[in-house]
Amino acid sequence: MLNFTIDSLLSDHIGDATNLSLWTSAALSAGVLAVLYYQLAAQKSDGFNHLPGIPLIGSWDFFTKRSDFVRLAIAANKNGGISKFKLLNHNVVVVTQEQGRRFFFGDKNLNFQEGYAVLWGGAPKVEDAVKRNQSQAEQRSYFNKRVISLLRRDRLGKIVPQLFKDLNNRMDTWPQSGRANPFDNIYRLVFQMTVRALALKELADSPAALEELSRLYWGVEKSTSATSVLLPWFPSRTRRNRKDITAELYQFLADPINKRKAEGRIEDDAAQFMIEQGDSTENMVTFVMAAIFAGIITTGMNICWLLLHVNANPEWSAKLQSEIQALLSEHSPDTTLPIHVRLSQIPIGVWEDSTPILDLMIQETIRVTINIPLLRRNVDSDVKLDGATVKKGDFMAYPLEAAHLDPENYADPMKWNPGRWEDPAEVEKHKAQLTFMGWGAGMHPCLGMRFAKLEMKFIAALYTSRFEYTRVDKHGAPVKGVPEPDLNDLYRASPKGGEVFFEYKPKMANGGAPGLP
Ligand code: HEM
Repeated sequence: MLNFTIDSLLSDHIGDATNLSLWTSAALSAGVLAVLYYQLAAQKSDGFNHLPGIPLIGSWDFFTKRSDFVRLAIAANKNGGISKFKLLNHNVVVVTQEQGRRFFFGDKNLNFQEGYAVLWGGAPKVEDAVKRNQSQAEQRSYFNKRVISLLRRDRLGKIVPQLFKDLNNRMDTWPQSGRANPFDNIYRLVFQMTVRALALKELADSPAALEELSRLYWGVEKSTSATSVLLPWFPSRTRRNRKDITAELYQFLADPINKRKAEGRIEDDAAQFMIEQGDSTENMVTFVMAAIFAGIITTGMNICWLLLHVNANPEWSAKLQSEIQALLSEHSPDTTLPIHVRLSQIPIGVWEDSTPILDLMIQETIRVTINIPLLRRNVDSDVKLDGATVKKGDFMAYPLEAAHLDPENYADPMKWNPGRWEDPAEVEKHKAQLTFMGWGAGMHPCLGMRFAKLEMKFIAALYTSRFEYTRVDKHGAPVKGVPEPDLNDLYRASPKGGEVFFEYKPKMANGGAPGLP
């Protein structure tokens, strides 16, 4: 089950730290017996279901195969109790049952940012580029304040036409027909929308700048390894790469901000809003880096999966098309206009409140896709939970799949069935029992939900209006049904068993060329 070896821990250091590797191996051998003894003793008395791990190192699979690993906890906790495992010197407690999840989402002493900073690590950290005096809590509060202001309905309403224009222009750059991987080209659409809404016009307007930003951004993610996250002080090659690329990313964002400030130029975008609030360049760069991280991954993966599922379900595909047609007839009946212009004339309030089919689809897609373990750290004092003690300093994880994919909560849980959300009583039940937490719950509900839903609705509406498509493999052979998402792939939840492509061609909506500018 566990595929850990000491080599895998040190693999990204070999070559630049051989002496350290020898030293570490010796230390490991010396500590093994003592730790084994400690673990066996602890298993009997501390009330936790202990998950497998290697003495001293812990359960490295939490980093390399996160979903497979936490499924061990879901199985172990099925008949009660909570699980625990070690990662180096950290304890991680995994709750999966109702009492545990109520505590996880509701307790104000569980720290959100510390959980992610230590146990996730893929997001770029400004501290890798410049020295900062702000505490993590201050950074978080600044970030949340700005997100809330920037994603208000009135602000977003103003940029709807630009968002549709961006989407349409980008789709115009694709070959008229062909085969494309949605986890690549649809992600790029989300990337651009995020930069448009939460960053700088200078970048959102320039395809070359967006490409570069995306390269740097994914570069940080690629230069993240378990060791660089858990042993940040360790001078590995991965760690150096990560620092270098974060510094490049920092400068790439800081330059246009500083230039605009120096010129006194005024633009109509998120950066301008922050400049007017008197924000430092350092704070603004921190914000943009975090916004891209929060903004693209979940939205990107969900819209890709939504388009896959819709395509495999003709009944829902037809419902979606009639919803869009009804909106167009009511709010933008002039069929001579290009489709993206017509869609952009639908008022934002209608997109938000009167698109029931899209809402059902989004909810169901999130249920089957957003199943990562959420993270916290207990920073206050020891807490008794389900017969065990979560100590001050312990980390906690709650795997969303424990609720979202449990057949006791959802009949036939792997089946994508938006219809299961049609009954308002069902929706209320899941809310009350915290069995749907795709947008978070309790102390940390998602602050980007409004924007994320709009992004997914806009992409779904424009893509399905402009293109006919089918699901194929990389050779062009039809793909039957929809594969399961690989939940170990935290950044894309890409399809299990190989990539799925869309074979697409233009749809002649409106009786005219749909891509007309
Ligand atoms: C489909 C898209 C999205 C989904 C499914 C989603 C889901 C979630 C979930 C489950 C949480 C709770 C995490 C936890 O409790 O550990 C969360 C929190 C959050 N999300 Fe989203 N999210 C999405 C898009 C976005 C976007 C576009 C933004 C804006 C940039 C955003 C900003 C945030 C923030 C700031 C928080 C943390 C709030 C806090 O610190 O209290 N999200 N999101």
